[in-house]
Order: sequence, then structure tokens, then C-alpha cells
Amino acid sequence: MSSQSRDKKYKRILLKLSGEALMGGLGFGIDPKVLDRMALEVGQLVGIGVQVGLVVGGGNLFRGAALQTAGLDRVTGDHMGMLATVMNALALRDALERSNIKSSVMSAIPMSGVVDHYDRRKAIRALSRGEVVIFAAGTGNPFFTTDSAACLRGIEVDADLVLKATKVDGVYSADPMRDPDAVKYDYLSYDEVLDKKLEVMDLTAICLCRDHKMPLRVFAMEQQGALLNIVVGGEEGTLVGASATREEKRHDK
Ligand SMILES: Nc1ncnc2c1ncn2[C@@H]1O[C@H](COP(=O)(O)OP(=O)(O)OP(=O)(O)O)[C@@H](O)[C@H]1O
Ligand SMILES: O=c1ccn([C@@H]2O[C@H](COP(=O)(O)O)[C@@H](O)[C@H]2O)c(=O)[nH]1
Repeated sequence: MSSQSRDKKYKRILLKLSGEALMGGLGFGIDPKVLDRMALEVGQLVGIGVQVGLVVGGGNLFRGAALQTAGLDRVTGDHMGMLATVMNALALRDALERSNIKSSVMSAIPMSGVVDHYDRRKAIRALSRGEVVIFAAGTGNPFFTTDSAACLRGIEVDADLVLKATKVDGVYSADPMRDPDAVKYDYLSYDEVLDKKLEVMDLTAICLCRDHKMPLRVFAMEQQGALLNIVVGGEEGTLVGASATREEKRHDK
């Protein structure tokens, strides 16, 4: 049976897109072809009635830690990283709207005249109307990452699942980019990720999900159709979380 003909398992999701993945084949910046593909895949979810919140990283432009290594003040670097996520969010909104998908950007850092300021209740109302909401500027605070922002916003808007779309196809026993013997997990509890110090996501993000029983799935965005397959109940990548968490909750959203 094709994914399209199956019913959705999740009503509202929070999808974290890798900033680095936006580069595609380029060394820096945004590849329009990648943007268009992401818009197409998000559009497929909207098409079957899934409410989609998005958080995009900034690794294709700036990361505070890397800027600090280059000699900048860390907080200034983190501010630059958060502004980078706003640029990515604008590019994503543009791609979504070119595909006729209603979308808005809400930034944790106020940027009057450019994007809306983050407002949880307005975000929930927009999601309920079927609009894609892109949460930009991370948490608005230095020393965090967009992984934590994704889990935070996912919990705040009462998403059923947080999805991390990244370069690798799940969580491994070690970084698969560095260790060819790393073994992939299909399922991990929050405490297993924390105890084993698996670095696919920052540990603050995992703690947030654990404390609020938010299930999390890590998968490869490059794998075409994986996103749609997940929302109809497919087992792509790695699921992190207690099996009986929000996945089994039913909401009238
Ligand atoms: N145990 C692990 N399992 C899977 N990936 C791991 C693990 N440890 C480290 N990694 C690395 O973590 C990376 C994903 O994390 P990271 O947040 O840096 O990337 P990203 O999703 O591309 O984020 P950004 O939005 O900042 O570009 C993977 O590409 C992988 O190389
Ligand atoms: O809440 C946040 C989120 C992000 N930052 C800074 O932005 C960059 C880019 O985000 P990635 O998650 O690495 O893609 C990050 O490295 C931080 O410097 C932040 O300060 N606070």
C-alpha cells in the first residue's frame, strides 16, 4: 500500500530541519534545489492534513561555537547563529509559498517588519488552520541549539512527535560519519541516549523530551519519502522515547 493511501498517525508534528542539509552540494549557504525538495515533502504532509511546525538549524551559515574558535565572543557568535536560522526560515517560507503552502515565520528574537514575534497561542491557532509555522531564532538565548528549540516548541504547541531530519539515517552506537563499525538503533529510551552520551542531538534537548514525554524520531532527510512514511506510521530511522508516550494520546486539535 502506498504512503499516500494510508491514514496519518500524527495530527501535529514539529519537524527540525538540518541547517547544514540546506547547503546541498554547496560549501556554504542555501541550495534552492534542496529548499524546493523540502517544500515538496512538507507539502505532502499538509496535503494529508498533518499540522506542521518547523524549526531550521543554522549550521549552513554560522554556529556560535565555531565562531568562538575563530576568536569571536561566544554570545555574539550565538546571536549570529540565531540570526542565521532566521535567514533560513525566510528562505523556507519563500519556497513553501511558491508551492502554495500557507506559512508564517515566528522569531524568538523580535524583528518587527521582517517576521512575527513568537507567540504560542497565535502559533497554535495558525497550526490548527493548517498553516505551516516556522519557528526561527532558536530559543532566543545563547548557549542553546536549534535541537533544543525544536523540542521546546514541540512541547509548547503540544505536537504529537518531534522529528529530527538530519544527514544520518538514525541514532548509532557512535558517530557513523567517523566510526564505520557504528551500529544503528531502531529504538532507544531517553535514558539510554543520555547514559551512552549519543551525540546526534544535544543532551538538553533529550532531557526536555524525557521530562515531558515527547517522542522523538531521528531520520535522514535525504531519503525521499521518509517523512511521509513516518507520519503514516512507518518505522524510518530511530525512535527515542517511552513507547507509551504522546504517541498514544489522542487530541482534538
Ligand atoms: N551516535 C550518533 N548517532 C548518529 N549521529 C551522530 C552520533 N553522534 C554524532 N552524530 C552526528 O550528529 C550529526 C547530526 O547532528 P547536528 O545537530 O550537528 O547536525 P544537523 O542536524 O545537520 O544540525 P544543524 O541544523 O546544526 O546543521 C550527524 O550528522 C552525525 O554525524
Ligand atoms: O536557541 C538557540 C539556538 C541556536 N543558537 C545558535 O545558533 C546556531 C545555529 O543553530 P544550530 O542548532 O547549531 O544549527 C547555534 O550553533 C548557536 O550558536 C543559540 O545560540 N540559541
